[in-house]
Amino acid sequence: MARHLKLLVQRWSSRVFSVEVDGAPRYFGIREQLRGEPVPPDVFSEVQKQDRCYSLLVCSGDRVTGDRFHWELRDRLQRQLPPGSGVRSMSSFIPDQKGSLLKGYFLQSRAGNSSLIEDILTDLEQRNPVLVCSYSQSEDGQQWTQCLWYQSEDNPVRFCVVPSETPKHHPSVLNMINSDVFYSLDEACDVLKQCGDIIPETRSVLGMLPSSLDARRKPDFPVIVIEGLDATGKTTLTESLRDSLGATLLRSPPQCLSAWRGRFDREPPLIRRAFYAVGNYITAEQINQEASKSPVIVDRFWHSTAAYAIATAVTGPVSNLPHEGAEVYRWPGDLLQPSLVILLTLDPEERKRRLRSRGLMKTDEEEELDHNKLFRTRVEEAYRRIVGSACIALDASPSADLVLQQALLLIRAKCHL
Ligand SMILES: Nc1ncnc2c1ncn2[C@@H]1O[C@H](COP(=O)(O)OP(=O)(O)OP(=O)(O)O)[C@@H](O)[C@H]1O
Ligand SMILES: Nc1ccn([C@H]2C[C@H](O)[C@@H](COP(=O)(O)O)O2)c(=O)n1
Repeated sequence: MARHLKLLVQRWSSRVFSVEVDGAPRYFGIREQLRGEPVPPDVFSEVQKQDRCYSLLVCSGDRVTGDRFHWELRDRLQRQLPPGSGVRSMSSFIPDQKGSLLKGYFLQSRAGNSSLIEDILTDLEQRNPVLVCSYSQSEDGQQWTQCLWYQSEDNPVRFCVVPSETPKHHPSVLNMINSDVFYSLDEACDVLKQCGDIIPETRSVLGMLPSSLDARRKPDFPVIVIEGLDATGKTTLTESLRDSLGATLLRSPPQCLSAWRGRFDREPPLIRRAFYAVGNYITAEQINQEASKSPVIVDRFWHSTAAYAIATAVTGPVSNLPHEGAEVYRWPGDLLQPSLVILLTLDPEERKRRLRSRGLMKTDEEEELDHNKLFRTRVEEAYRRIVGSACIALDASPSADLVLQQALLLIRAKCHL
């Protein structure tokens, strides 16, 4: 057992465990001894008497390898495990301790499948940086215990599973900075450099970066960023603004990265977000060059990178987002600040209508929409919480021409154009 795993297990009993049920986290803790009446946490309330549960937590010392392994593990488990094993996202963390998050999966199996599952998990643990636990129910069905797998043969340590209070922060918030949201070019580049051997395309991406960047350089002409969810009318408005203002239109990620975007979209969040972060710095350099000649309109920039990353990392309602004023919402110190950021907002029904008329909406399932609704509200709220280059919301529901007129009014008022 690697040294870092031993160290991890030393503080095991101070950890809280979180399992995703219906898109929101449910929590439980562990105690060495049970005091008072046993109360099974609600994660276990639907588990049948003879069933067993297992958890796998990824604990690689190297975060790029760990994140890629975690990303592939879900597919692998779904392929290898017997049907009905119910693979759910799980994490474990020490409350309020930054960087303490471990990500993994929680499984539930019928009693008859246990030996097959245990063979698969044993093999997984022997070959990979993963820590496996099993959960079993007491005879009277009143109590669940957790057993750390790697110790179980010679020195089994059993913990009592107990309910836990909902923590102050969603667990993902603990590891968000420089994992989901990058605050400097160096941090994002470090991640991409570490991927050089596994994703050869990263060398081409890094090759697009200018040799020096100066975030403090003040552009001669205004730089206006247009933000918003898909189909809120960004393309329509940015093209009209370009024509009305005689401006240059740029986008992030920039055109020069489009050949590799699909490749990075298939990677886990750490690598994908690093790619988009680097894209913003390449766009910033293009802005610097163009804004010496004309106003510049930008279709998506850092607000999109941060808001989507934050809203994807947490699950459940808006209240699970990092609180207003939290560090994650600040603008990176080494990234050019636009003169104005306009956030297009749209009624969800109208947005759906526009998506349909564009032919991109393929499924209308109720469940999917529910899920999207929470995600949509999290992204919009994260957009609004960003400070340092705060956005101004603009209602995008009127006709395209009226939205253009409103945007021009805002630009003239704020940028003196
Ligand atoms: N103000 C408007 N009123 C009605 N329809 C509009 C308006 N603005 C845009 N549309 C239409 O809505 C659809 C989405 O618009 P557009 O492509 O500009 O959005 P977008 O925000 O750029 O989307 P994405 O981020 O997915 O590229 C298009 O079919 C467009 O013609
Ligand atoms: N600067 C950017 C631009 C885009 N993204 C991500 C966020 C979404 O996942 C997706 C939306 O882009 P679209 O489909 O509208 O082209 O791309 C980002 O992170 N940063």
